[in-house]
Amino acid sequence: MPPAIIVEHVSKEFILRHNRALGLKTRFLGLFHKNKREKREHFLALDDVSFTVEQGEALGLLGHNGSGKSTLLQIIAGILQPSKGRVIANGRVAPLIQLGVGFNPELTGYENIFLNASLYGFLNKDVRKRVKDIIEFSELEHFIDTPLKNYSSGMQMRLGFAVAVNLQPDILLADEILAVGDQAFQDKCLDKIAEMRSNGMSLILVSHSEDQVNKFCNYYVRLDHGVTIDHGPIIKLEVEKVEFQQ
Ligand SMILES: Nc1ncnc2c1ncn2[C@@H]1O[C@H](COP(=O)(O)OP(=O)(O)OP(=O)(O)O)[C@@H](O)[C@H]1O
Repeated sequence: MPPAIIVEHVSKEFILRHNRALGLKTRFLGLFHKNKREKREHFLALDDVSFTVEQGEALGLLGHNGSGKSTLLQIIAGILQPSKGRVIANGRVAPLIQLGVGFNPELTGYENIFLNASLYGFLNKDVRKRVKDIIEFSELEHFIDTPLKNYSSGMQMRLGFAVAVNLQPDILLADEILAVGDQAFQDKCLDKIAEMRSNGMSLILVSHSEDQVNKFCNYYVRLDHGVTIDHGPIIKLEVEKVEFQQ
């Protein structure tokens, strides 16, 4: 079986624009000399990152703020293009990346289910078969005909998660997914991810919680300033039950 995801020598360069605060006089002159104070800097957010996720495996992406985790996940999801290198995905990828990505705020929750699923490559007839399960999982029955712009961030997260997991993806990309939402829904999501993992789904999980990565993942990659500084298997320690004698 081919690997689920191959990340080959991926680099990503952004152009940072620095705009200095302008004084009144300069601001006035600036009307005639636009962008005179803008400085551009090339910034390497990812530098030659490579790894493979085998079918049914789960990889945890770790690293400090700004180390490049979300950028890498967006490249794997096809939302961003790498500046160098390439990503190969074998199977249907469901990205749970940022709130609102893949949704239209003007459309209702119901309409957004179809929009979002079409981005994952599902046909409307396939989605119709699953739409009841999606709505039920999201627990948003009463709001499903309301425009998404009136949803709270937690409600949007529920809908995004419900679509992604009920379409049975081969590979789930999850970026700090559980940062929003109440405890009961978070637990339901974690149970669902565990169930999907036991059914062979591959996973790339970005998390600041080492516990979460230890629980769900077999391997980890740690990034620092866009470079892989550490990687390896996650050894699950079986904690023996200790009986205390009174
Ligand atoms: N569109 C962009 N334009 C310019 N710089 C960007 C862009 N997106 C990300 N960056 C920069 O790339 C670096 C990596 O950002 P990224 O969001 O991937 O980090 P992260 O590891 O996911 O951080 P966090 O843990 O805070 O979510 C940061 O320095 C960020 O400022």
